[in-house]
Amino acid sequence: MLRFVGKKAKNLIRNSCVLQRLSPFPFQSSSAFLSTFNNNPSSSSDSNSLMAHNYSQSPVTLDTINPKIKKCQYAVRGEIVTLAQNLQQELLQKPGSHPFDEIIYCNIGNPHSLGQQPITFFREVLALCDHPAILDKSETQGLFSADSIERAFQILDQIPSRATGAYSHSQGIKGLRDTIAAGIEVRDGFPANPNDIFLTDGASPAVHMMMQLLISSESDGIFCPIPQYPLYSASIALHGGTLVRYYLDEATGWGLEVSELKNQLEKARSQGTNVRALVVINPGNPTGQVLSEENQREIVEFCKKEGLVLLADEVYQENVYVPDKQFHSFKKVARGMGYGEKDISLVSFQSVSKGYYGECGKRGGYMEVTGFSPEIREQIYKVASVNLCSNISGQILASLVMSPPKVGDESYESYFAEKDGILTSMARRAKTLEAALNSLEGVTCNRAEGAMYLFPCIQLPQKAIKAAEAAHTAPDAFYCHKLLNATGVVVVPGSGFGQVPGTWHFRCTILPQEDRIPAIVERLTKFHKEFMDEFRD
Ligand SMILES: Cc1ncc(COP(=O)(O)O)c(C=O)c1O
Repeated sequence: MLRFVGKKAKNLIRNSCVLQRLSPFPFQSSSAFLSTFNNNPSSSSDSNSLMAHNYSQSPVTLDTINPKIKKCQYAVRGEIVTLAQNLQQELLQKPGSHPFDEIIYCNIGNPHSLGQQPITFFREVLALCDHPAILDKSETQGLFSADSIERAFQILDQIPSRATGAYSHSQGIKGLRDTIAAGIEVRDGFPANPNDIFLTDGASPAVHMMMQLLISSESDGIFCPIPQYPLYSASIALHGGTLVRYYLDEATGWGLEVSELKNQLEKARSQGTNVRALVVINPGNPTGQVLSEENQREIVEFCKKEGLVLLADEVYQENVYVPDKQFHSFKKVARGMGYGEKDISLVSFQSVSKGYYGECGKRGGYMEVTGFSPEIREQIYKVASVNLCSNISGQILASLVMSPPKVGDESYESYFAEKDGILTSMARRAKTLEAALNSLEGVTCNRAEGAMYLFPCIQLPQKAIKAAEAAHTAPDAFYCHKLLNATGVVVVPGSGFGQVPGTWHFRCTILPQEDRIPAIVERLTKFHKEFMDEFRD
């Protein structure tokens, strides 16, 4: 089981000149780490060094590329996932070569990859829009619901030439933005303007666009929660800004304290950082908390007082699992406080990748941009237009998730059953995994009130921390790699999201299908016991 302390791994550690010591920067990891932990002698480091040799005369080297790219880290798809993919390959080539027969990817919020089924209504409309020739065929009536056929006709009527293969307006098709604005209005009880909506290929490009707008140099800071979803740290690094941390309080269920915001803002300003925006992820990733409305009001007030743009990541708005919490959009909260368009600059990000739909591969989403002057909006539009437009299926899907079937529509009952089945199952999975994690020695796990993850804290024994140091890696990464090698379960070390120094975590999704959960719990429990038996102080 302890393959990574084998002779080859030790030599790799000794010989590698790119190995870093445990970095004080919480998002950094060792670039030689993968090879250290990899079981496959022919993969990774050997072939990498060969490639480095062959390309030594290349006009592009690590020393000549944009340093911002080298600085950027994205742990969710980091080295541990590459290692998992290598193990999967090995299992295919040599069944029985590992103590498990499959890799279970709990590293990323990608529901369909773990067997979640798409919502029928959404897929019917997408299929019909993409192949309108079948709309008038008699067989179509038997295969598709009446409301999906009607919706496809409506959508196609909004698309010039009815062509889903054509570029659209750079903000997205106007009729779809009208539908989304109407959906926001139903959700919030306050009007939304279709001209404020920018349809994007998922929330990620929208976040990049805002970072590009706000960051001119290293002296521009973006306030981010720690732990955070590493899209933010990565995007800030790519655009050359400064990540200004505020810590969520694990002891109060990952609470967001305004006193912490004030302290950190003061500190950043005293160091000459011009803090431009506050990122809030609600429900939280990786932490799973759902903010109370009162807390949201304090945050709005703070942003207004301090002149910060509020970047509200609301992609998990449909993923709330506890009866005592409810999702409220920041726009609804701000408007409820009497703050209008001119009072606060607010961007809300939404995505088709999350919720009960989980259509990550369709790359759809939007940002609702409010409280910016027409000149700034024009600049945002210009940036959007450089990419021409987002993909049309993603645009259609974004309109559908904000305007699903309604009571009385032919699809409503089956749509509701599918949605409810997915969300109630996610809630059960979250509870089962949370209970299992809390039963492990030295592990505490806050409840997942929302989103798709658990983020347990592991009290690692000193002996394990020392062993991690000897392997030149962060202790939580050491734990996660051992877990992967022993069980095939892929989770992400907390150091990829940031954490209070000296604490160790990992992120595990709640997304494997329900019949897989008992096996995961069993593997995890067995592994953890063996790990503690080996390293207990
Ligand atoms: C908090 C958060 N924001 C944004 C995204 C990006 O999602 P996408 O680009 O797929 O819409 C994710 C993906 O996991 C996320 O967790």
